[in-house]
Amino acid sequence: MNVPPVAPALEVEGLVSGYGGAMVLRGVSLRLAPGEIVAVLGKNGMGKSTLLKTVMGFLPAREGRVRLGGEDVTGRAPHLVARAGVAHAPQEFTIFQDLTVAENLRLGVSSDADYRARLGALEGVFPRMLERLRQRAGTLSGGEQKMLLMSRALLARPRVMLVDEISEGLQPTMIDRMAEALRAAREGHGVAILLVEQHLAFALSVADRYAVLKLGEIIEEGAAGDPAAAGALADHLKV
Ligand SMILES: Nc1ncnc2c1ncn2[C@@H]1O[C@H](COP(=O)(O)OP(=O)(O)OP(=O)(O)O)[C@@H](O)[C@H]1O
Repeated sequence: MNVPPVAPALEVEGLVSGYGGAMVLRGVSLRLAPGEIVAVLGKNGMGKSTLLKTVMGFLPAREGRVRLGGEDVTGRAPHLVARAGVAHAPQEFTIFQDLTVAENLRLGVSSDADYRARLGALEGVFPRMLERLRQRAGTLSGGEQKMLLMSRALLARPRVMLVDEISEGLQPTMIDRMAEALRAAREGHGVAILLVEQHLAFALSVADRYAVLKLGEIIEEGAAGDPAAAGALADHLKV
């Protein structure tokens, strides 16, 4: 019996986008299988955040396609891409400072019933969030705000997570927690994760594969576990 091939959780094909007259992505193609973690690496300004913003629909694709589980979502507004199963943990905090931790978390989930049912899953990864549910988000430390951002993305139970520089500015112990949270999300419900990172060791410890973005093009791809990867990548990422 022929088993039908599983559609990629996320497929980006020939994506071109930019700001005004400035072209930033020049034909980027990537595929993530369900449950796969891919790290997009590159120096500052190479287009990593632009890639995530274009996938999410914050920036229009001038050429190319974005598909989720085989469904074409190119050109959809960000809230519709989110509804189709994509959670974005952006570089800029999008935490509502005047709302409580619980209210911020609730925003990631479509119903109260789902919210209550899923909250307990944070116990294993970010128990501190459960202790601070009534606290105003604006009073959390920078690291805790990142935990909240990740917790909200996890509670959404997305098919695909877009995670932008989550390790930036975090203490090493907190970076380890983030790595555990990402692995737990993949193992728990098979989310595919596109991780944009400058922290090479963190990215390679979490990802299955890596892709190097340089001047809006993917110039190299490989297996994150390849012992030669770290050395070769360090050269690409040197400033
Ligand atoms: N809102 C914007 N308007 C105009 N140009 C922008 C805007 N945002 C980013 N750019 C430019 O697009 C290019 C790619 O930026 P992008 O943020 O995608 O890079 P990056 O690889 O994520 O780097 P970083 O890690 O510094 O965020 C840069 O030259 C940047 O100056």
